[in-house]
Amino acid sequence: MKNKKNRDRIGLGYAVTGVITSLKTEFNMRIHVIIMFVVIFSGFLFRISVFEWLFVILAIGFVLAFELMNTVVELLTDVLFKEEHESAKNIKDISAAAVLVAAIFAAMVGIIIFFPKVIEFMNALF
Ligand SMILES: Nc1ncnc2c1ncn2[C@@H]1O[C@H](COP(=O)(O)OP(=O)(O)OP(=O)(O)O)[C@@H](O)[C@H]1O
Repeated sequence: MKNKKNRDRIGLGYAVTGVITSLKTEFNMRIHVIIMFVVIFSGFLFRISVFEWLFVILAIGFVLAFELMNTVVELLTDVLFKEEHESAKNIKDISAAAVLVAAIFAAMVGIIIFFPKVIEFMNALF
């Protein structure tokens, strides 16, 4: 369903629009982005290594990408199932579970990297 006007825009523009739409409509996406900024700030504050940055970036990327896909699944489910339906429930619940798995992985990465540094910082302080 492309027209002349649409062809003038590059794919990246649509992707950015998708991110903005998801930020506007999804509360969880806004939370993930806030956490992302806090983690990136902490990464600079605690001067984490390049190796640690790789894990942090991977974890952030996984969570944001899964959240975006979860939003797509929710939108499609709402279009496909106008009424209450067992399948709609399962689709949404399993899609949300995928985000949860990514978030748990990210939390574990965060704890493994930052927890010892926070303890060290506290010990130096008191
Ligand atoms: N059509 C449906 N039929 C049966 N259960 C549904 C249906 N739509 C949603 N649900 C259930 O309600 C839960 C919440 O759905 P709801 O649409 O309110 O939020 P969501 O779109 O899944 O998530 P978000 O909070 O990100 O908007 C789903 O996880 C699912 O268990």
